Amino acid sequence: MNKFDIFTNELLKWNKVHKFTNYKTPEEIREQIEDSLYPLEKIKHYKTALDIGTGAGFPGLVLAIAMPETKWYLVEPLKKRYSFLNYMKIKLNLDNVKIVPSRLEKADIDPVELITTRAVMPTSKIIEISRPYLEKNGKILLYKGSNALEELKEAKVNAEIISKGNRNYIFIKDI
Ligand SMILES: C[S@@+](CC[C@H](N)C(=O)[O-])C[C@H]1O[C@@H](n2cnc3c(N)ncnc32)[C@H](O)[C@@H]1O
Repeated sequence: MNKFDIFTNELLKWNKVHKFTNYKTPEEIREQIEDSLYPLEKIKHYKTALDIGTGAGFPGLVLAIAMPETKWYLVEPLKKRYSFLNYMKIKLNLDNVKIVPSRLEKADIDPVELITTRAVMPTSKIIEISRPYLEKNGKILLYKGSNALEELKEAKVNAEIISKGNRNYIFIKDI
């Protein structure tokens, strides 16, 4: 069984008991894994990365599995969720992963080259709280829905956008 299949099985099992995500079938989880991995080619060269609000593993844990050479910080304040992430780190031998059990604003992490996040907060807020944690030429990758353009305008930043259906993958630099 590959690591993504093990992750899927464990998430289904844990969620039956702890109910911390809406994804309840293998198909739904597979869709989230595919969504998480879609921008992989554009980011796989980064050596340090941080995911804000990883929840049940998307996109941070999935990307960390796919990028074993990259040091990943998965920042998640909710106990049920960070306990699951810690369990998966051990179960899958993810030596490149550190689970940070707090809100990003309170986290003690040195600046990284890449920050990712999906479904956590509006773009302008993400940019504001990311600043202290991003290296000078670092990038932010946002997984956004159809409101992406409006949010970018409000945040007044330039970005490269890759669209797939309703999903917009947004790459921001120079924040
Ligand atoms: C709607 S869930 C999304 C989870 C996952 N990223 C996904 O797309 O399935 C939002 C997550 O962000 C976390 N969160 C909210 N505010 C946060 C903050 N300031 N720093 C880090 N995580 C935060 C919550 O605990 C929650 O698990």
